[in-house]
Amino acid sequence: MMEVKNISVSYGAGNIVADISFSVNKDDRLFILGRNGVGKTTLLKGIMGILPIKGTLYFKEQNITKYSAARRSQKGIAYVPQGREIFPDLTVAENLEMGALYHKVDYEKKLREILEYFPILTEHMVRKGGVLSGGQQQQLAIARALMGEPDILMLDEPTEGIQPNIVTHISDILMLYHKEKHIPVIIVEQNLKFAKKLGSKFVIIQKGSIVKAGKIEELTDEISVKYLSV
Ligand SMILES: Nc1ncnc2c1ncn2[C@@H]1O[C@H](COP(=O)(O)OP(=O)(O)OP(=O)(O)O)[C@@H](O)[C@H]1O
Repeated sequence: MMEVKNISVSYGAGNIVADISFSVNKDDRLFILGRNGVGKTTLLKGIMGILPIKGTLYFKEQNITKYSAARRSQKGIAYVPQGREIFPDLTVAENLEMGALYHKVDYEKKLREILEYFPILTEHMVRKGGVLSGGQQQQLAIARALMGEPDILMLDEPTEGIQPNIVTHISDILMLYHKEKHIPVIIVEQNLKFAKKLGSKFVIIQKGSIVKAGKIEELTDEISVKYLSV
């Protein structure tokens, strides 16, 4: 489905992400873990095409390394950035509409379907995105990303600043969507509990490179202490 092959990303001199490789298939929920500043966000931006990459990126059996971010999005890669980046001055409905823009979806049908996963949003459709709570904004950001009917979903720290019961709720929605739609999910996280609940595989990054990878059951306390504790 997606293969990341020897990818490096830099902001100028020196690689921030160096020679990273992994692949995900439709049944995977991959967590990218690592301490602050190791390059997780940089890696996701590279995959999304927001930052230029060295290496090769295959998606749905096609080499998309040279595709722009917009073209990658149209091809089916969805990305929810750190901090959510919803449009605060647009209504919830307008935010969702933006998610469907440039995608070949039946908007009304898709909206109904997505709101079934995120019922809380139905109560707020005419309110501005910026007035929603953090947890509601995160749900809006994910719902907006799903409006384009993506073939893969990438999320950057979706639990950041969100209260635990809403984290559980979001985890349940993501699991349900993943199971029903059979699309892989890639999540950058610091929240280990969330990773262990939702994940099926993990990679740990240190100084821009993968130092550990495996099934989520193999993510032991010993590994967490060694590579993730602060
Ligand atoms: N626009 C930029 N220009 C130069 N350096 C940057 C830029 N953005 C990030 N960096 C640097 O790249 C490194 C990796 O940052 P990145 O945000 O990818 O880490 P991260 O693992 O996602 O961290 P966090 O968990 O804190 O979000 C850091 O040292 C950071 O200072």
